[in-house]
Amino acid sequence: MVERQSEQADLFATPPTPAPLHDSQALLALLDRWQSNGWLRALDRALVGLLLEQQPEADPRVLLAAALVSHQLGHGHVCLDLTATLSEPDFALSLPPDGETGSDTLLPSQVLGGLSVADWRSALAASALVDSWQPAEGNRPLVLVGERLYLRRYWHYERQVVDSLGRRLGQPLPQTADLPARLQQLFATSQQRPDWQLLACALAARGRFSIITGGPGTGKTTTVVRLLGLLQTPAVAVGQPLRIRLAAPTGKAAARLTESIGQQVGALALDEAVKAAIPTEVSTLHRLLGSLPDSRHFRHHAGNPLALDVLVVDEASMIDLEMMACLLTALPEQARLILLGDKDQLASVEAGAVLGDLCRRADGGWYSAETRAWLEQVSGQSLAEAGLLEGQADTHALEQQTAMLRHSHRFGRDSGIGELARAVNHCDAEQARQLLSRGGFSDIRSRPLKGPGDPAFAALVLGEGGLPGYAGYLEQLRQGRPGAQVGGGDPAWEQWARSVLQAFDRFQLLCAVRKGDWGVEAVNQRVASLLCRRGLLAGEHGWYEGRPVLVTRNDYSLGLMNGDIGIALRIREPALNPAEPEREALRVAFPRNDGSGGIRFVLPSRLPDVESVFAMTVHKSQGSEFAHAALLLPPARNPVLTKELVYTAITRASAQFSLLESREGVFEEAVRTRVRRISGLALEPAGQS
Ligand SMILES: Nc1ncnc2c1ncn2[C@@H]1O[C@H](COP(=O)(O)OP(=O)(O)OP(=O)(O)O)[C@@H](O)[C@H]1O
Repeated sequence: MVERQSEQADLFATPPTPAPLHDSQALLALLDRWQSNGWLRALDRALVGLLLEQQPEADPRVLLAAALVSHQLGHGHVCLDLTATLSEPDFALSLPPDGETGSDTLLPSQVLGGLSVADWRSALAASALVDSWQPAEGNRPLVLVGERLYLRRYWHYERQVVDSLGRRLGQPLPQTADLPARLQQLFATSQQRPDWQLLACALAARGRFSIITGGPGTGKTTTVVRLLGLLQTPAVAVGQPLRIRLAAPTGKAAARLTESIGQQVGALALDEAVKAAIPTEVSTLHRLLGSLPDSRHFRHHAGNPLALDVLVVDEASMIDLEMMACLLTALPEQARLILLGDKDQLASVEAGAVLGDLCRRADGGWYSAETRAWLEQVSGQSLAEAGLLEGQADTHALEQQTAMLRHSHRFGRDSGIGELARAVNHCDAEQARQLLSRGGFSDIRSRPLKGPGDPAFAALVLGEGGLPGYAGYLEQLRQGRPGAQVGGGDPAWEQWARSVLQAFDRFQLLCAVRKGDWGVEAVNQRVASLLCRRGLLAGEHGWYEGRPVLVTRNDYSLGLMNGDIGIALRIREPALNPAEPEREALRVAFPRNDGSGGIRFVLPSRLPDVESVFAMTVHKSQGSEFAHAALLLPPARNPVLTKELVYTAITRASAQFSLLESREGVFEEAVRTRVRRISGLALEPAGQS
């Protein structure tokens, strides 16, 4: 009986608080284990070491929070949200990562289980490592704002963005009386009512900052080209053309925009002199700002601002917080900044979801009565039936300069891709499933996969039933190869390489995660083995002809950008001296990405930062488009499986989309989950943000 009582007493006793929250050494041991498991980065662990050196008596709860802020940055979150972390620790921290099932290591939920938000907050506020009061005046490494903990650098970036955009929004530009007439001229053939492209131009013309957001094919490029015509016409007339620059976050996105902007400028109904003053070349943001080797600083900054009057940045959903802060710092106060992008796409891999945060309320419009009246007056169109919500100029300052394009000119109601993208964007999993399973559209389909060896996977990868697959580019590689009589240096080699790269662009497998059976790493290997077994590739390890690779780090000496795709090809090269015969060598062919259509051939040994790209993550695919995109969803629940991820994958497809499901229900779960990027970016009246 006595024994039973003591057993019961034990059952009801408060469990002891896990040691890592009491003892720094125990915490360090735990962090070391997490690091060796691959749960934390060396960087996250090193930060704790540095803080302990600075403050040997530091509270372990503060040190753990610091490691987690750093860990969250690696997952795209600008800060650590204490409440979100404590309410579902393992999920909020994505630990164990990528669907691993755990190990004998303590899980975050076990470590944080007994901690309350109030206690954690108090420990942080009391720490000499944390500024929680007037952080702008302090210099401690961590900053606590409400329940959000930041590394100081990221808190500073966020303030820079909020302050800079706030200043720009506070300086509307005077408008000329002929604006309505000039808008009418540019949109003479307009059919839509209201025409959001026209309204977007009007809003952007009146401010130093504006956002034009819209889904695929809603006419963002078309709109911005007309806007540039609108701005440049009076400037050219007085002999002072505006200095306009166009940029995009990646080389691939820049190349796509260079191509489409070139076509659209030619079609503008404006004077040749105005058209000639609209640039068509798009550079990457890194190039625009002037990257410095081995540094996160740029040549252009507040002390050496960019020499321009108008800057347009496309694919703005891919801009991370640090880049946005650097861009705004380098932008002259008088210059106009126009961001273009699809707010519903995934954010950049780096920390911050700037466009998504800035467009949080774009669907509702939220124009003030003055903005609305002004828009109706300059456009001659009524907004009464547009279903907009009414905002206030001061509480919705950003919304007064934001336009959302609402009509897709590429994907109409008869397009399965368009309908599926819309359903997914609305988190409507049932509708999305119906669209996929009803078979009413020939451009979308889903395939259940029983396991890694499922023949349905192999069939899709090769290219079943007339759908583009990887067999296509390999066939082009074999059949288009210049004959034995074609000498090294002959343009035929470049033409062939271009055609192989174009054929490769017709299909892409997209993965949600990197690890596991359905992650990028395993799928890349599986596809290489499959193509090798079928005799389509001569190898599957190391360098072999036909290997497609993705550049994973900018290399300025080679002119290659993170995200560029090349293919290893055996080409004939001119002999180094005339006495020697020409030789064949394996080179990696990359498009020049400057609109010229040129190819550069690079020695494989000069490419340390590349990986095979039979599969790529959805994140990496942003800014690219493929005739056929296939999304592979892994079975395990994972915070990266969100509707934004699925939407981004679907909208990479220009003609065909396939969904590959490794578990029933995983698609629905993803579509019902919204991305959570933790940040404090909000342009609210002073004092609220
Ligand atoms: N007002 C319009 N009327 C008719 N066609 C249009 C209109 N606006 C755009 N288009 C056409 O729709 C297509 C997509 O336009 P555009 O490339 O400008 O869209 P986008 O939003 O930039 O697309 P992306 O998804 O590639 O970013 C183009 O073929 C373009 O010519």
